[in-house]
Amino acid sequence: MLNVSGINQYYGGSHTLRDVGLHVEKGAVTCLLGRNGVGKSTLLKCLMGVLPVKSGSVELEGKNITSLSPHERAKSGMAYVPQGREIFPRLTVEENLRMGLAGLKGKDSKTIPAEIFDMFPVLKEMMHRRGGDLSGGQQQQLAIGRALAMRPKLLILDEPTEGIQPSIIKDIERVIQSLAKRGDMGILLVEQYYDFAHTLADYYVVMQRGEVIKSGPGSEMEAENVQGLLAV
Ligand SMILES: Nc1ncnc2c1ncn2[C@@H]1O[C@H](COP(=O)(O)OP(=O)(O)OP(=O)(O)O)[C@@H](O)[C@H]1O
Repeated sequence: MLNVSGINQYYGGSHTLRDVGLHVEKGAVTCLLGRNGVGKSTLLKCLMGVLPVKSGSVELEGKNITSLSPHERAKSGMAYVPQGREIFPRLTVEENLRMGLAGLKGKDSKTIPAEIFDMFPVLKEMMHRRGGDLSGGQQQQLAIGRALAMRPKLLILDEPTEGIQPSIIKDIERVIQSLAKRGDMGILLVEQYYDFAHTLADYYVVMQRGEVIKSGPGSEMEAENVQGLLAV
């Protein structure tokens, strides 16, 4: 459902992404792995249109969206949970979730989907607390909840386990699994934590120095020694 091909991106004179391509299927998790600084977050920003690309194309469900603004991409069904979460600390949990409804129309724009509270019950308990008062793990759940409020076709997550306690990592793992199983959404997950990626990946993609060097089904990650490619 997402087809990315030939992406080249530069920060000034530095060639950060080199002919990067990947696919994300509906009802599946694609995990993008790689050491620090190989260009994973940069690629996600290019996919969302936050950063311009020099060349290459991004297609969502057969439609070329390479020239769309971030806002238009979000409206087309792409939701992005950035690294570091970026929730609104001074707004309440409810207000943060309502931000996810902003681009929707009609009834959908008024109601936070109940399933978000089924997935993350803590958000219901903390509905009227300020986002900034939540723990890091709760903020991550809020950021994912806000992205899901958009009822996306494609969910893009940048290192959702970073700096988060193990019990919440398990909750997030279960949620991602159940979203993939539902079958109506594609999930692109950038992750450094190998075990989490290995558990979730239907497909994996490994980047090194701005290039894709390996990809395949998640079931082959072990045989292909993907973990070894990530070790510093
Ligand atoms: N705004 C920027 N201006 C210039 N260079 C940048 C900028 N952002 C990132 N870079 C550089 O681009 C390269 C890729 O960074 P990027 O953040 O995409 O890597 P990453 O794989 O996501 O790593 P991490 O896991 O640390 O976020 C790095 O060398 C980084 O220093």
